[in-house]
Amino acid sequence: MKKKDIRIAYRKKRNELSEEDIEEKSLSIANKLLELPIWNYSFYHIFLSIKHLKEVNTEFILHILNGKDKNAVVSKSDFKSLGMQHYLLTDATPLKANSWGIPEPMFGIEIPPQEIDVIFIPLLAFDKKGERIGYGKGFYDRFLKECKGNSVKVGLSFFEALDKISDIDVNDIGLDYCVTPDKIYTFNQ
Ligand SMILES: Nc1nc2c(c(=O)[nH]1)N(C=O)[C@@H](CNc1ccc(C(=O)N[C@@H](CCC(=O)O)C(=O)O)cc1)CN2
Ligand SMILES: Nc1ncnc2c1ncn2[C@@H]1O[C@H](COP(=O)(O)OP(=O)(O)OP(=O)(O)O)[C@@H](O)[C@H]1O
Repeated sequence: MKKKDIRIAYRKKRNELSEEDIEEKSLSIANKLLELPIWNYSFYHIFLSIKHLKEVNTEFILHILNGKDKNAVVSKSDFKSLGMQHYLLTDATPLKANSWGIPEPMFGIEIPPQEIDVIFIPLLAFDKKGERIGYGKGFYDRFLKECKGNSVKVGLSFFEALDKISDIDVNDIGLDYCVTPDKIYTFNQ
């Protein structure tokens, strides 16, 4: 299947989930994450969920990061340059939803991408090789390129892997792991 068709199909699939499905599946994903060998690091990048697009609710993961005394890093997106800036999330970080409904830090301590150890990535879909599809603006492809080579890239998905995304291009950066409510996928690329 091609990216464009996959985006349409998976936006629809996700939109059909109820609020209860989302809470339950998001909690299962957070619990499954505890089984990954990723908890000896310091800086964890996390996305803040766009509620009306029914993304994985990352609040459970934020609780885990808090409980483990990890540094949580969140981004501010620039829809002109398609770039993101990253800030430490603390109790004192003021958040405000941008025009796309993404909660963002208003200001804070900036963290360079090279400092980030683990990145939890929002997905619409992924395949058995660990290729991923987002909303199609390339924000994460640009961001992941700036991160250090040994950063750990963890996709979060409500649905299981597709066989193959056929139109992968040179800019696409794959996942190391993907976690669904029922399964952990490990990729070696
Ligand atoms: N929570 C979260 N934050 C994120 C991402 C994400 O996927 N999820 N991004 C990952 O790249 C970046 C933002 N990328 C985005 C790219 C496109 C659209 C978008 O197309 N939105 C809707 C329009 C708004 C609406 O429907 O209300 C759309 O066109 O359908 C949104 C965010 C950075 N931050
Ligand atoms: N590092 C980059 N530099 C320039 N253009 C890029 C880069 N990465 C991706 N792009 C371009 O951005 C566009 C969107 O990429 P793609 O379809 O892979 O988005 P996506 O991975 O679904 O979205 P996202 O990364 O926002 O989740 C493509 O035209 C791609 O070529």
